[in-house]
Amino acid sequence: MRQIKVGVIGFGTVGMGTVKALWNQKEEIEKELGVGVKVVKIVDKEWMIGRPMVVPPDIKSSDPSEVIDDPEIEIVVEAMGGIDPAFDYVSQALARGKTVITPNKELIAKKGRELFQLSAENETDVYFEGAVGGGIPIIHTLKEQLLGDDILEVIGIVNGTTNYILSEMSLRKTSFEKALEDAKRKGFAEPIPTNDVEGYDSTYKIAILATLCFHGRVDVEKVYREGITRILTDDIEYARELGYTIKLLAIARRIGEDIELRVQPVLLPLSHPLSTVFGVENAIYVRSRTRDLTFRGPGAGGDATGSAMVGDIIDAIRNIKYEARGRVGCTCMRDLTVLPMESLISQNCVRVLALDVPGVLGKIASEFGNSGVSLSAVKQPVSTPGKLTNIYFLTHRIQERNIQKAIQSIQNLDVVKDVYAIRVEDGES
Ligand SMILES: NC(=O)c1ccc[n+]([C@@H]2O[C@H](COP(=O)([O-])OP(=O)(O)OC[C@H]3O[C@@H](n4cnc5c(N)ncnc54)[C@H](O)[C@@H]3O)[C@@H](O)[C@H]2O)c1
Ligand SMILES: N[C@@H](CCO)C(=O)O
Ligand code: NA
Repeated sequence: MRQIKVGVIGFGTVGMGTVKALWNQKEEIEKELGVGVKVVKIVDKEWMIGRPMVVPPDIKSSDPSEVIDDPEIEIVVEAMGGIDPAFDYVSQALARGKTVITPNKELIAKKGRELFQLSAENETDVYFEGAVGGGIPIIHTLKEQLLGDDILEVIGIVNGTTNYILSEMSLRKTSFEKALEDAKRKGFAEPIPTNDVEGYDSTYKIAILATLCFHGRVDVEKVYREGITRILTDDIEYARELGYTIKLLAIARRIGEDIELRVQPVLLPLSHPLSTVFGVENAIYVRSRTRDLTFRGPGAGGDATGSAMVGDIIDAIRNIKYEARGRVGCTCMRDLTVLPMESLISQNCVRVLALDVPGVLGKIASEFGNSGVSLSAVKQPVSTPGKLTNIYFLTHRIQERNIQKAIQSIQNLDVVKDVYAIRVEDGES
């Protein structure tokens, strides 16, 4: 039986999950494909750190060239994360005609163009099912099954760490810091967790989804981004009173030939299907001219992502076996223009931290009015005369540029310490 050799670079949460899933499924895969599959080298730069997995010493290495330059290794798993040196390693592997499997959304979002060009030139493939929605088979679905569909929008909860944090804050009143610590311990968080909580990870994922859904490249720098670090448990409480929950959504919506593209915490109606996605679970909602689809499942973690990576390995083995490498190339044909945020229209929930003194509400309300923003509700959860207190204002639907103008002028009031706005997501722009 022919043996396909696999090399792994990066043996952390996902690297281990992938090798574990491959070893677990090895017999089944070999029986199914009629091809042997063997992990022959695992490279990591920090073997000193203990791992919950035993690896034969002869396949351990700290030298990536033992994978990249080994002509017998046909499939390279890159699971180290980041751009530098992952981009170089992946480029070198592709240049040598190897198939690359990676869960690295930053790499695909920022360097996809170069990598797909390189894989096309070398008639090989780059697979990245683990990069979006962890264990949810969304990439394969969009690239193959939905390729012919006319997709209008894709909305996702695509970061497990932030969804876990918001869920813990909402369901158990856990503090932000404690929930983040839990997410790190469980292996959901990125090597640099700022990438999760400040929304960067979601921008990479929505750039990838938009590229696949709208068949055009998206410049990841153009994705509007807000993280969840300013959300308070009180915000979630007030949102619930109004019939909403707070979720970090990644949204890509086609408007004419252009797209709306943003990552931000939003007030989402409790009746919306994504409002009941809790913890590390992710969900991706796709609306096309012919159908509405929701994909839901574990968005992070070694086991779920490892399984997705093994799905890619199986596809890669088939391509190699039937000499069909290069089969799943890039599906983007043009560059997409991203609309400026100022033109978007929505309701907003604005939290104002102000001194609780006579006339404060009037002063703030006038500034909303002066900026052309009309209000639909006001709430002051605790009243502590003379002290700083949070007051919530719910606006009617209005253009983003008016909201920004109102925020600016409210911020300038001497009784105001801080202003923060959360958009209401109602499915319209
Ligand atoms: N953790 C998840 O649930 C998850 C899910 C989907 C995708 N991802 C992506 O998977 C990738 C890896 O994430 P992770 O959570 O497994 O991270 P991790 O920190 O657990 O593992 C990364 C491993 O790579 C090693 N490494 C880093 N730089 C290296 C280098 N230059 N040479 C050799 N080894 C190196 C580290 O020592 C570490 O063992 C990232 O791109 C991440 O975005 C993670
Ligand atoms: N850190 C990421 C891993 C999965 O891509 C998350 O929390 O969703
Ligand atoms: Na996936």
